[in-house]
Amino acid sequence: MDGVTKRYGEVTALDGVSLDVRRGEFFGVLGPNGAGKTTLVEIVGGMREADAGTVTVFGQSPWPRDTALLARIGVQTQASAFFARLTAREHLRTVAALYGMDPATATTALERVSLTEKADARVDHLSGGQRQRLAVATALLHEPDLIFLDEPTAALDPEARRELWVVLRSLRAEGRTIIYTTHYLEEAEALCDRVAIIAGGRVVALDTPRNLIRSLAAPTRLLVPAAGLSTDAALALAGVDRATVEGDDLALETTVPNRVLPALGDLVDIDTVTVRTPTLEDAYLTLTGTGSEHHR
Ligand SMILES: Nc1ncnc2c1ncn2[C@@H]1O[C@H](COP(=O)(O)OP(=O)(O)OP(=O)(O)O)[C@@H](O)[C@H]1O
Repeated sequence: MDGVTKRYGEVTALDGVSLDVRRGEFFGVLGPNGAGKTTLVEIVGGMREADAGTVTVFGQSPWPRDTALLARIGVQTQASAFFARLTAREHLRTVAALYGMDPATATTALERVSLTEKADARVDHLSGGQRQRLAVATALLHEPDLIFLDEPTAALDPEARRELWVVLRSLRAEGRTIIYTTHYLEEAEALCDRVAIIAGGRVVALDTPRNLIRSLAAPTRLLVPAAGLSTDAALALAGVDRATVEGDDLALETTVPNRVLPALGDLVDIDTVTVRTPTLEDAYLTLTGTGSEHHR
């Protein structure tokens, strides 16, 4: 997509967004509430028309909607619609029929998202998390090449979330392209090949999770029991930029942990040291908070 802009009245939801998602890529879209993530997914998925800019999906414009293109795309959004009075299996069978698929694919799709035991429960009797998984099953049913998932793990408990990760990784292994929005940064770090961070309708960063973390050069924190080391002794170590007492610990900040750790080992028992490496969360907070101003 190139220069894509979308306004809702006074609100500019997307402000000249350009990005390319590669085939077979697991592409994450992160951003705070109201950043424009859903709008982006809806425009690329052909559910909404952009005001300006161009979007190309498999060489075609997703708008106006094209049935040949729709068959290659699977979408799960926060507003996924169900046939509420049907059971989970009947709902998926109906969707299968719409795509001209074998009804048996409904059973396979239920298995895939670990919902087999709820196959005969009515859709409107499912829990929020189960409905979320059914929405994912609906998006996968027709074996699309490109899958949009809009916060699919939002209502899931930790176990169900991990189970869905396995499903998502298997989709990637099959060579499908996945565009994925999430608020969970550890999830983006664990799953995504590349991540676009959007804030205020603009792309403020786009890279692999590892490069995003690295490019910010956020310090590594080394936590040492405060009883064993004084602040002055810590600051005297080459490579330590800051040392602050945090409860029972002394927290050392450094960008060169490999240099500091051996020297620290001469002063304290190295097994008592906890190493906290920077995460995507650090990168994200910098970019979407005050840090985003630097990118405008
Ligand atoms: N149909 C609409 N009509 C008017 N304004 C809208 C509409 N949809 C979204 N907006 C506004 O556009 C902006 C971007 O919304 P969008 O839903 O794309 O954000 P998001 O990043 O998906 O947010 P969230 O993380 O909360 O789901 C917000 O300010 C929102 O209020």
